[in-house]
Amino acid sequence: MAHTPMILDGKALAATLHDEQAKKVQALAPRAGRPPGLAVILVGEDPASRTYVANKRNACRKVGFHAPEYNLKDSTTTQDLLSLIDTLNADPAIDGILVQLPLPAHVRKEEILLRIAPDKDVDGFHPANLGRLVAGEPGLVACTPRGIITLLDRAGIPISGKHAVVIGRSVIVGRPMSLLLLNRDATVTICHSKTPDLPAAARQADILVAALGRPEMIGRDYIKPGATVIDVGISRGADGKLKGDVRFDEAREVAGAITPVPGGVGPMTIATLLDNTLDAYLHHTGLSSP
Ligand SMILES: NC(=O)C1=CN([C@@H]2O[C@H](COP(=O)(O)OP(=O)(O)OC[C@H]3O[C@@H](n4cnc5c(N)ncnc54)[C@H](OP(=O)(O)O)[C@@H]3O)[C@@H](O)[C@H]2O)C=CC1
Ligand SMILES: Nc1nc(=O)c2c([nH]1)NC[C@@H]1CN(c3ccc(C(=O)N[C@@H](CCC(=O)O)C(=O)O)cc3)C=[N+]21
Ligand SMILES: [Mg+2]
Repeated sequence: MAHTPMILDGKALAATLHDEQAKKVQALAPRAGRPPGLAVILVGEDPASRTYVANKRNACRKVGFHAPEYNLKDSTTTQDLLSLIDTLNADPAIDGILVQLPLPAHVRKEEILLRIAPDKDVDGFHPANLGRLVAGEPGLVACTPRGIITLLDRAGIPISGKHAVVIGRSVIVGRPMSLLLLNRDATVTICHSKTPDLPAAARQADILVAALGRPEMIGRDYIKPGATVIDVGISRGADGKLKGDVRFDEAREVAGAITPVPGGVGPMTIATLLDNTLDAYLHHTGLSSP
């Protein structure tokens, strides 16, 4: 008999979260005298980045955010970007600033991310926010890992006391994911390209997070029966189709719960960007959540 895992439907949950966000904006904007504001900066013409930025803008508009978009040419200098960030840092209509990555090679990324006011850093990439996460203190947390925690929580999947294995150690996904799971009392193993026996490490996991960016590398032999499998990977195949890091057809035969690609982690990343912006808005306006 075929085993059927719980499908963790990030697209549906993101739609629910957007409804909740729209209600919050309706309740709060009259009291604040303004809606939440998220500025999105895109440098260059990369088509994937354009799509993501368009998705973010559409989500913002749908829930009633003020969402100015800055589409800058590829030749934009570090200095140009720093001046724009200074302007947005000082703009009282703006609660969050997102600089879409990757930036062109000639732009000094670290300098840019450091310039964003930490209380407007809705990506959670500023060292001040990373430090708060390490310390287990409240702060803005990277959207993808925070969105994954929301997905687990809303699906009723327990974290405390579980063994979580995170494959990938980037500052954007793997590291903050590991820390969030640790802060929720999981036992956490972080794997990367130098991990000698990755399948054996992964098979320990009650919660397996695949964030390595290797299309369909994670198959049946990486998954403990009944485990929750979170597929962060997004790669576009030669056929134009999105591929995750997990072989979905194999994983579904052993996993207890699994995210699809598309429709899993990606939409939760965007919904969480709006939640982070709402958190920053509450902080800036001194209002409390309705
Ligand atoms: N759905 C969403 O919302 C998002 C999806 N993504 C996707 O998630 C994936 C990861 O993104 P990101 O973290 O930025 O990627 P990076 O390339 O920055 O990091 C990849 C990590 O995976 C590790 N890794 C790579 N290959 C292997 C391997 N064969 N075995 C074990 N570990 C390996 C690397 O190890 P090492 O450190 O040793 O090099 C590195 O730590 C990408 O597909 C990206 O497109 C990213 C952000 C958001
Ligand atoms: N400063 C910054 N912050 C980011 O959070 C950031 C970034 N730069 N650069 C790129 C990565 C990637 N990322 C995704 C967001 C949404 C989907 C998403 O919506 N995915 C849909 C499909 C989208 C499609 O069809 O292409 C899904 O998985 O269902 C995917 C990936 C955010 N990132
Ligand atoms: Mg997805």
